[in-house]
Amino acid sequence: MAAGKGDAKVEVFDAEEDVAVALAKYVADLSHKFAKEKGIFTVVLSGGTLIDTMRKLVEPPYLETIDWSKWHVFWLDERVVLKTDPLSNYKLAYDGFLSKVPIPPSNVYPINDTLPAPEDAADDYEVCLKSLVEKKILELSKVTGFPKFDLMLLGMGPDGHVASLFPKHPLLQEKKRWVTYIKDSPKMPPERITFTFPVINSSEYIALVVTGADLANAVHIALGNHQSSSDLLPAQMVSPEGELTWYLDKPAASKM
Ligand SMILES: O=C(O)[C@H](O)[C@@H](O)[C@H](O)[C@H](O)COP(=O)(O)O
Repeated sequence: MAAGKGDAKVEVFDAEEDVAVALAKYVADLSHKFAKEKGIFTVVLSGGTLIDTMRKLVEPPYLETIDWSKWHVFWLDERVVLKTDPLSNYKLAYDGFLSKVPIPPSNVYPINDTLPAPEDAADDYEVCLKSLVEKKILELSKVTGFPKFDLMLLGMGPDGHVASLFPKHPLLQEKKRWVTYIKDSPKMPPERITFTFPVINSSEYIALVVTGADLANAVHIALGNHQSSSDLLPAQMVSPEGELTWYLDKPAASKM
């Protein structure tokens, strides 16, 4: 089923397996489009269940048909831990995805895990993004002046958070930084860095990938019209320049 909510597309699939199949096709199609149009495909990953839902991309036919040499991979949010730590989003993505596809290692941009202070790690990541703008790997949005990624793959928590942007947290209002930090994340671990909403919302394509019955309440709120604009869930603040598509399974959509 496909239904529209404002500018967002909402796709509901019977099971998580069907979401994984559809997501792989969506990502592969965008990879072909951007590789052909500009020779570069900039992709931003989240942590959580997303990496597992991307599992069909590392299987035939996509393993062979995607031009992985064009990919540049970033993180929407990262825990300030070593890359070898089981809590690292880089490690999660490496083990489940990056180690299985031939993306050039120099095109993969993890956080600098030698910087133990979240503020330093956030600054360092922002400097990394700025140097990629100079190298013309990243573009700036002509509308906002913030970096414009081709595709962001977002998960959502049961509280409606996206990236490490949590409900009612002052970081939701950040208007200047590209990358910022949090030391009091309600989801463990507390110290993280995260892209800000101006960067998220400058994207060309965003997929919000949400599966499982434990997320049904948040989906119900996020895709309903139940809240005033001062009380929006982070997931409701996702509103890219380009196209937003929700990928849901039936359990996640069961309260819509
Ligand atoms: O580091 C993190 O905690 C993740 O990047 C986070 O932003 C994730 O995308 C959501 O929490 C959804 O996680 P689930 O898919 O596990 O519900």
